[in-house]
Amino acid sequence: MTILDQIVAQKRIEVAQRKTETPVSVLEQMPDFRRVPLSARDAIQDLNSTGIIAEFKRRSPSKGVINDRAGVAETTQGYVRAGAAVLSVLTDEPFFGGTPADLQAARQANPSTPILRKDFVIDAYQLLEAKAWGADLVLLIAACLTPAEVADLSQEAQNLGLQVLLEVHDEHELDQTLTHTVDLVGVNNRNLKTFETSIETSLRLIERIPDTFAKITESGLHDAATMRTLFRAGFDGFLIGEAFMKTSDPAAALAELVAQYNTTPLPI
Ligand SMILES: O=P(O)(O)OC[C@@H](O)[C@@H](O)c1c[nH]c2ccccc12
Repeated sequence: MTILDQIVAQKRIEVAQRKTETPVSVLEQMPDFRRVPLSARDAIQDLNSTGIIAEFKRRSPSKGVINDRAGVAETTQGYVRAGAAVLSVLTDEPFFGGTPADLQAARQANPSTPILRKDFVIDAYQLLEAKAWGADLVLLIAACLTPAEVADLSQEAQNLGLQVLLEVHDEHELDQTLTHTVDLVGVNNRNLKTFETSIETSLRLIERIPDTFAKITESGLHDAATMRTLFRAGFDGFLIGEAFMKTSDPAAALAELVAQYNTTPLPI
């Protein structure tokens, strides 16, 4: 059983429980349910954007505890001040130490920045939660969904006004699951079996992503030269968590990376 299988098995139990605790009618009455979501895609493709999706992540299965001291409101506001185009907030508790309250706090603290609900979405109920908690977009991970599930969930998200970031790890996932109801395609550089990251994955898959989607490279990114290489290859955005969160001042780490990026020339 891979770690992803374990996470998904746990998630099914969690979602079943949440559904009984909080009926859909309660989610629909939460104030943010009626909020008009912001466009992450526009924020990333804006010419003046850094393209950075800055992630709030306390821990992960691969790294253990990354940061158990940072506050979510302060950190995400710092990210935005330092140039983050979009925020990503983990809401999975068992494996990543995130909570729904983290997402809600990030929303309150950052009214005009798009926020990704970072979780393992396997059920349309979680899209309603995302909307009620103030998210603007959701992640769908091809590795844990069938093509039909990706199609259904992304259509449902679109009906709610939420954008979708579809995460893929290889050609097969991309070819099987990409559908027009997705807005952004993320290539995860992390091999979910070995946890190793390699930007070769992004450089290989970019060719196959049509230009109608915003293109995001995810995981293991920490230096401006690599980001320039990926930008040159066609990526619009960069999803970065650990490189910021492992420092004592995540926002300062983001500001430093942006400063380096702006003075790093494009590779030939
Ligand atoms: O912390 P990193 O290596 O910068 O990676 C961020 C993000 O890509 C990673 O957290 C991630 C990518 N896909 C996921 C799916 C679930 C949870 C986490 C993730």
